[in-house]
Amino acid sequence: MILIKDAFVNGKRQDILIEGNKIKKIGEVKKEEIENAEIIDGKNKIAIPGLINTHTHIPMTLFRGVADDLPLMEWLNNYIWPMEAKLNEEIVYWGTLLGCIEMVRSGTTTFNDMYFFLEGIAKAVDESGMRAVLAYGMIDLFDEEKREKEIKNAEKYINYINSLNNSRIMPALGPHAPYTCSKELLMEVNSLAKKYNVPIHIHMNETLDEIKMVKEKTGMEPFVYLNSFGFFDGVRVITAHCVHLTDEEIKIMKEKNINVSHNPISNLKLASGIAPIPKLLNEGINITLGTDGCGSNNNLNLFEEIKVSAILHKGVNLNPTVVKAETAFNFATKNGAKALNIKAGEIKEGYLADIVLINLDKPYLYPKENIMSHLVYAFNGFVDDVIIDGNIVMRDGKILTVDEEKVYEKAEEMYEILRS
Ligand SMILES: C[C@H]1O[C@@H](n2cnc3c(N)ncnc32)[C@H](O)[C@@H]1O
Ligand SMILES: [Zn+2]
Repeated sequence: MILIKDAFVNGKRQDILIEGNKIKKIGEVKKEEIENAEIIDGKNKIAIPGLINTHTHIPMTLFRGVADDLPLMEWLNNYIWPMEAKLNEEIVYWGTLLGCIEMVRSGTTTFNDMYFFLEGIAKAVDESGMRAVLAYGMIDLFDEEKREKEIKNAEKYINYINSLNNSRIMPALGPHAPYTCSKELLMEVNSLAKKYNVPIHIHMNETLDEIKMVKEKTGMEPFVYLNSFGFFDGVRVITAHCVHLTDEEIKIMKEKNINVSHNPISNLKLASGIAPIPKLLNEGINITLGTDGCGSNNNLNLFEEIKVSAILHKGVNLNPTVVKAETAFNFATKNGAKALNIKAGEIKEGYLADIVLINLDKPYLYPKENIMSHLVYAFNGFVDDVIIDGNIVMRDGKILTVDEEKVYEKAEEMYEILRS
């Protein structure tokens, strides 16, 4: 049991009582209601829901700074994919631990990942105490033999993750993108998603190049093409990027209840473009936030995505009223929880106890009045305490679940292997 006393939460000072992995009570908690509880003095702290990063390739922390200032296809083909050929479970394990440290320190408690060697990722997630949805990144490059292998791997990983019986670690299907996956693979993914009742996580409409490729091959834009064979039917889908969309595609996204993972910083850094977020918001489409991998961001600080998503669209639309502070904050909390179908993203009784505490004694959080505004437009993302699934993962800036020094040392070692 954990009692957070007198924190600033949901607009006022109140207690938060945590029992097991859930929020038991918000309000005034009496002495008789608690038994051998760990008490956290929340007097000078803000309590917010843990942030939810809906698009990452978490082991790519080890690719940070490796290939900057390049367009996506050159970046992928000439740098990233050749380096990824050297990956193994151990490298992925340490890269994931580095990512978990970075996410916990910047207030992220859940992430939605698409990568490889998921045993290594899952082991690191379990040890770190984080919550994650993990998908094996499927790429068949339209080759039948590769397709069979990818489908076998995807099913293997769904069963592997389910066998862990860890409520913090959930499986998903991750067909990389319409320009790297055949129609047969995508159709198989839709049926596997229904068979295993797992979500689909896919890159969509990130660059004009890929849309041109898909259009040349199929005569249709990506969302129209996938919809033509029922890819979105009867499944929950999280589509990363969604930068270049026609009205017809937006109509499909609305009809099929697509969840968008908006990755503004990655889209800017790779010069992919700027997603039409205000337009998607007007259609009632669920917008969430992702960082993408550290090779194209280059960090995992979701507070930066919150701020950029709130100001970028004001600038490009010459309209300061679009994407208000609370809207942007909901991208990274409530909306992310909805997309991943987890009872989190808000501090409410009965919800998962994924809570972040931020000490107010920081110059950029004064005057202490306009907290929501500060969290979106002023805060730099360094949080103080993190509770995930009712466990204290970081306390007063000290991570309790991982040996940080060891991770930094191993990260350097793994990086040398990747670069050799
Ligand atoms: C899961 C696969 O996705 C690749 N990957 C990483 N970042 C991006 C991006 N912005 N767009 C497309 N693919 C990406 C990884 O490098 C891996 O090969
Ligand atoms: Zn990505």
